[in-house]
Amino acid sequence: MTAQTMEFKTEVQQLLDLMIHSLYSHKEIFLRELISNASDAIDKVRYLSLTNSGLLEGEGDGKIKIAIDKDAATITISDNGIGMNRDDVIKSLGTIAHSGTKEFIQALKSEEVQNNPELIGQFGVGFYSTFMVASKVTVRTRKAGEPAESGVVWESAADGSYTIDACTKENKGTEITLVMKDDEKEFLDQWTLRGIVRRYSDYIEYPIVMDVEKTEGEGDDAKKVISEETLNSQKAIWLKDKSDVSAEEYNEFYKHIAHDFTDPAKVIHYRAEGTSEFSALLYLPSRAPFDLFYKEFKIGPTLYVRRVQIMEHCEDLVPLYLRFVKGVVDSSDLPLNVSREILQKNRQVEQMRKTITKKVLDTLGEMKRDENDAYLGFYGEFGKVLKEGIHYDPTRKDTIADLLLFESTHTEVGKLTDLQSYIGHMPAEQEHIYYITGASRRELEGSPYLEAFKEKGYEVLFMLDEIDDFIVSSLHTYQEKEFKSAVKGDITLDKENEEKKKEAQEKHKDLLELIKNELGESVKEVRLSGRLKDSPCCLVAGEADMDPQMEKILKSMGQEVPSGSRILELNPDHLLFSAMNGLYEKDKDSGTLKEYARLLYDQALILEGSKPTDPAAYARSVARIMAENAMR
Ligand SMILES: Nc1ncnc2c1ncn2[C@@H]1O[C@H](COP(=O)(O)OP(=O)(O)OP(=O)(O)O)[C@@H](O)[C@H]1O
Repeated sequence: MTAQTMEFKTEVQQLLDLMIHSLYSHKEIFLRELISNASDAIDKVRYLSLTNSGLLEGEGDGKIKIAIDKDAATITISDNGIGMNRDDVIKSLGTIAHSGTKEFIQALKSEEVQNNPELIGQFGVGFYSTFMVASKVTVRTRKAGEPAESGVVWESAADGSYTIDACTKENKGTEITLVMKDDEKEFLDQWTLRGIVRRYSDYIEYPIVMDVEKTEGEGDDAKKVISEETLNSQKAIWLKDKSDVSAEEYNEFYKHIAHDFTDPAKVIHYRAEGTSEFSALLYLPSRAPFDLFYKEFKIGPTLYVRRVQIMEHCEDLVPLYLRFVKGVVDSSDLPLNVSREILQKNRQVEQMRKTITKKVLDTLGEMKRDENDAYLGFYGEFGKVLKEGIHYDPTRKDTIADLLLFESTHTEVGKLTDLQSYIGHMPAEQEHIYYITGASRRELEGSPYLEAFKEKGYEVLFMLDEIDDFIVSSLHTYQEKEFKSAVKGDITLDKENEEKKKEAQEKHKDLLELIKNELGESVKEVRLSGRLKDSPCCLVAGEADMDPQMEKILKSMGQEVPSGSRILELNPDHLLFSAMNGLYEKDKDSGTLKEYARLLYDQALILEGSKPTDPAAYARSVARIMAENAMR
């Protein structure tokens, strides 16, 4: 078969152009990327060989080899991993498979990176980074378990296209040859490459070897021999002692396993002893991945059993609400042939999950206490996910509640407080923890629902996440104080006003009934309010009803929500209420009174962020009343 020429997908060519013209000064990371891919490929074949030992083709041990040819100006990196067939090659090397790459292109184009090329190093730039240093790249590969003649050669000079051809390759795996650019020849030196391997890839668990020329013997007997030397220490980083691992090593390892390009926010490295023994090296990322809330999001650390990788994402090891945790867990007890089905029912795994959950939550607690800025950063990215735990993990809801942060009527804009501080600020007579849900602080701050709280100096938490109301219902109490929504139920903050309100309610019973009749099924009750100070009216939900914010969200999602469940509250101290009383006493059947009832209801709708039932009729009424007033 002759070689076939194929075009790169547009975004690949864009990426290649950026790579070729990059002024980045740490171009050596191309080696990190190739070694990382080789190591992933060996992991894959090793895992698949657990159920199909033929795939190893007699080569039990994984190995990555680097070879330098100074005369040809090439560096070749080969591995005995899973390899690729023709379809894999086209899919992996002709298109952008990795989802983060698009973001990366954006970032490369950004002014920040243009002005500061050092930033490129943070990104997992993958296979294409070879074009920063090579004028031509040739990949020879053959998939494990397939015949030698099914090998594939892929070649490109990053000029818009690549060629693909068949070849015979005896050994499974992949061999990548880079023809180095004239001004990148410094990489053709074994000491330079050794240094790069030690810096970025020391932890890789397979030997990274190189043929090294040495002189043996002395004088006339001296002769040159070539021997294979291993360049990396290969020590699984998670099995090392904490004190033997540098921050840089931890970060490099994180980028390797998490396919992330920013350093993690926190490293959790420990060994669990007791009922289940395992080593864990876990990371809290510093940025939320874009797909964190997608169903397809891959959850869980990589599971190893005595250093053999069993599963890349073991979802049984962390609860869903800690799905942001990345890392490695290496068990000493589980059997090597453990399958996904066995894992789900395994008591040891259950125990590991409990230990890991506790460790992560404890670490977050420590971070919150001792590294507040780091915690705020974490919370901004993952707070929403963490909160889910209140609902899904009732046994730990109090621990998770300790980790929650909110803005409140007492915090500056953008600053957060926690429930402990809230309780600490509560005046002795305040019985409950008050909160209000909404889309933004700005929208809530002037809300009539907060008037009485402001007057009393009671703090009200702003709950701005969609799931907050749901979370609060699951939490129900914190340190024995009940949560109460500022927009639900009957709220009278002053006990002595309770009696006064009851009397007034009785006195104005007929007027309230008239308004209720006028509004029909739109409201279930009309009553006097204990929460209003300046505004004339507001709509509240019954104590056991759905939170209005939640109702809005459900409606926007096209779900049917029963209507007519609100209570209209009127401010008995407002001038308008006295005026309506006056009208009522003069003429019980007054048309104006009925019109006012409808206007009040529409105003209450506007105050809660909804539209009047009939905006045109509302506008006409207001305009007419304004005109009448002006002409008087
Ligand atoms: N040595 C190799 N052996 C087998 N497959 C490989 C090898 N190198 C690359 N690949 C395939 O090519 C794909 C693309 O590699 P690339 O390095 O660009 O991205 P990635 O490794 O998926 O992500 P990242 O951007 O994090 O490096 C890999 O996902 C893998 O399927």
